Amino acid sequence: MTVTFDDDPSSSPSTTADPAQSLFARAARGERTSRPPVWFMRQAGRSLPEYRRLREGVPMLESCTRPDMVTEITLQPVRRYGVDAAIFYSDIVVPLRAVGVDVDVKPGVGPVVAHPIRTGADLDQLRPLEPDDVPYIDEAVRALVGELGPIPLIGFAGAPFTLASYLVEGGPSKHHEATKALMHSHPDVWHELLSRVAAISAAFLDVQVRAGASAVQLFDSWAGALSAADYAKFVLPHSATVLDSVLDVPRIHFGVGTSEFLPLMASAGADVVGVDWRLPLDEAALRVPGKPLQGNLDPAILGADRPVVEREVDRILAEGRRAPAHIFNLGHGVLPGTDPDVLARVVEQVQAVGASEAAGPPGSA
Ligand SMILES: Cc1c2[nH]c(c1CCC(=O)O)Cc1[nH]c(c(CCC(=O)O)c1C)Cc1[nH]c(c(CCC(=O)O)c1C)Cc1[nH]c(c(C)c1CCC(=O)O)C2
Repeated sequence: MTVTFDDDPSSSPSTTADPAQSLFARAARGERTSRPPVWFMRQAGRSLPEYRRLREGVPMLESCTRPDMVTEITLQPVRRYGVDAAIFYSDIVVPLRAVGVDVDVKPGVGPVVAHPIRTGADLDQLRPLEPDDVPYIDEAVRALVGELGPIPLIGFAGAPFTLASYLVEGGPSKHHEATKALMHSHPDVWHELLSRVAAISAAFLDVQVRAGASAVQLFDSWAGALSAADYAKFVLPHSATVLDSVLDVPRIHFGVGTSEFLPLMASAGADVVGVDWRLPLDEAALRVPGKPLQGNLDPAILGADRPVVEREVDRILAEGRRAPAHIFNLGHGVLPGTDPDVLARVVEQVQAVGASEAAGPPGSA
């Protein structure tokens, strides 16, 4: 089986056959590259008609256990956009389900947990994850690494806080009140919960890295609900456990609404700090000096008029130059209603940077 790409993969995403030497991997290691590599969180998924067609009649979490589907869905945005990295198609709750947690992903809602964890006894739902629990992950990553050739595959896991929030609340939550109540009223149960979830996420990443993923991203999507002090005390040590466990590949640590404690996110053991759209990258570069940054186009702005999107991309490219290295991305995931052609134009605009610089000094920087 071979994949055909709309764009020549040897010219756009990388110039070498080794994904560890790709533009993305070099930027993730902190090298200044001729242009920022570009990929998008949630680049696979409902914004793509080819995804919706393939997923018809197959529940989300079932699709994640079918290596043929995982491979195809992961490759779809790579083919369509010529992005510089693929992100593994799965979900943060896949390893929870694999250890027996009764969790499902409800369309339009998100993860829903049948028996929320509120007491020490509820922790019995969380046993360690063994590689044999997720043979389909190993198989899909290996297939993808073969198909992708020089293009790096990013593996991922949910960070302990974000996963714990779903487990404690029983589903998506605006205010995370049950989570915060548990954290503060029963810190012993909280820390045991986060240790168990951290071990599960670490094991999930380990399967992906051993199967050939070139980098990993830890998603702490809801950490922005916390104060810096609570993050430092109740969450950071557990996220650090996950990041410290990763063998020899760059680690991206991403949160939403975490600008106020970006240095803590960096200190948890990230090689690259993901930044949402609230904080300009030049300001982020001052907050986490020396760290490569990833981000940070507001996904909602992709719906604005074309000149607005172009101006925003230029602004982010310029601000990203203040970091030692910049990986262009959105500030959070692609929204389901996003027009794929808009994303295609963003990729073109970012990938044109190197070309115009090679031809002469940039006019707009
Ligand atoms: C919080 C979170 C989840 N899952 C994830 C996060 C962290 C990233 C973030 O903050 O966006 C991570 C995730 N989920 C998915 C990916 C795939 C890779 C990619 O980024 O392209 C990744 C990296 C596929 C998915 N995960 C999900 C979909 C949509 C499923 C569908 O087709 O209905 C996809 C493609 C489902 C899901 N799973 C989750 C949510 C909130 C949802 C959306 C629910 C909805 O609005 O329908 C939990």
